Amino acid sequence: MEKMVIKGGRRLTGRVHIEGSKNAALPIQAASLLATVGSFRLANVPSLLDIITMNRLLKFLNATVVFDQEKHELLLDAQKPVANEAPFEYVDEMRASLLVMGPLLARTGYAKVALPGGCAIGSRPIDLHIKGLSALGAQVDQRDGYIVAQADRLTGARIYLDFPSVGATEDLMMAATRATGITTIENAAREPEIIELANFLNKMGARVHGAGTTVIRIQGVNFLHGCEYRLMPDRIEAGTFMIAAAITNGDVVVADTIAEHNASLIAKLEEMGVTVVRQDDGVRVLGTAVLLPTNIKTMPYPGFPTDLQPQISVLQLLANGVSTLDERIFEKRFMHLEELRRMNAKFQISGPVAVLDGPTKFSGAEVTASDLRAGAALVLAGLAADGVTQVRNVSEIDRGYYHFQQKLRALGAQIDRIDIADKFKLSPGHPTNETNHD
Ligand SMILES: CC(=O)N[C@H]1[C@@H](OP(=O)(O)OP(=O)(O)OC[C@H]2O[C@@H](n3ccc(=O)[nH]c3=O)[C@H](O)[C@@H]2O)O[C@H](CO)[C@@H](O)[C@@H]1O
Ligand SMILES: C=C(OP(=O)(O)O)C(=O)O
Repeated sequence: MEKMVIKGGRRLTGRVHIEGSKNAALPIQAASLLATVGSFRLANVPSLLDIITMNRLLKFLNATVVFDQEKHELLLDAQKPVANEAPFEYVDEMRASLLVMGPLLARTGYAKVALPGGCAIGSRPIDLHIKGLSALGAQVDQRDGYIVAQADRLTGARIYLDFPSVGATEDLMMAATRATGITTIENAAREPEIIELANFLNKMGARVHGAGTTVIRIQGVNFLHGCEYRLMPDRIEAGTFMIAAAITNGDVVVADTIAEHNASLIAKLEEMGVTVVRQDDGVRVLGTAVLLPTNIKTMPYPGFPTDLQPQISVLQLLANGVSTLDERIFEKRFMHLEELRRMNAKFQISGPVAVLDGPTKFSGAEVTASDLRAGAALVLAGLAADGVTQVRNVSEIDRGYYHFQQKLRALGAQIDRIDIADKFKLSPGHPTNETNHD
């Protein structure tokens, strides 16, 4: 068990490189199960716990997986017959494991996947996956903690999603690539990760049109093959560092990212008085001494992303006045606020809305990361706090951030990662001889 220890008060300056996108990689890893011919070479794959968790599941399902974490290159091959049952121990750690459902069903006519269960950000039902797969002609049952789907042949259909779910859009898009005839997904999610998956599927020989709009049309094909693909940058990692720069009144170039993917965040940062300069390969973020309050509502893309809500809440708490935060995607995504209370934050929560009372003078405290983005937000609060902040449960942060504390250190933060069992011993992979910024 490790924790991050942050001594606040440092201004972040410099340049930070952004990794490939975790949330684009996961469905693409799952989609590799659809290819009966050829293998895959994926570039710019982030070395993250979630990617490794998905690799473990693919291996269990009989795919060949070689991940060069130094080179960020992932080789996948699913040409051998695949298994089509994913037991609980392979899916319980990560929600996105459910994404193997569509590909396995499309390829083998049967899929049995353990239900990933609820998590720290809300109940996360899967009714839209079930509704969509049923519309494609599958018989879908939920029993003994598993979702079981079978179909002799999937048939193209018109599917309307009651909510533009990212996961359901991805799952159904993958299943429909091998269905007979045409599938249309209406009210589809429009996230950049959806476009990325469609591009990848098309490189595999699929015929997917309209990704990035609310209607996706998929013409089924007889087989899919391997390909080479380079993943897009991670917009949530980029957004987190943009907010970190603003929180510390810093001057940071967030490099190797696509500014348009974070247009909603940039609009909000600018409203708060932060300067964001778009550059060829990313953005430069210049903080301000006087942050203005702002109201934010999370929404499906291109609205403000829920995955940046905990992080932006820290900036809102620093602003001069009252801000509101309206969380419309996940009902339990305010867990970080209760932790921030220990650090002096003042707020009231009423249903999905938090009223944040700034400006906060954060003071260091011992806090716990309830989930991935909550963990990132607590670290960011630590950067702005007086004194020392200790963030526990950092394995949550490892799910989605590669070398988080090393990157923050390189920008000037005073941050360490230590083993809780021995608070004086730094953990392996986190060397003791890094420059001390004191
Ligand atoms: C691996 C990955 O890409 N994860 C992202 C993905 O999660 P994920 O794909 O799980 O999120 P969804 O877009 O599906 O969920 C959005 C909303 O739809 C609801 N819903 C979803 C499916 C369903 O069958 N029924 C239903 O009601 C959920 O409860 C939630 O309220 O999109 C979320 C919303 O941008 C992000 O926070 C996650 O980081
Ligand atoms: C919520 C996230 O991931 P997941 O959907 O895998 O829980 C996230 O990346 O912030």
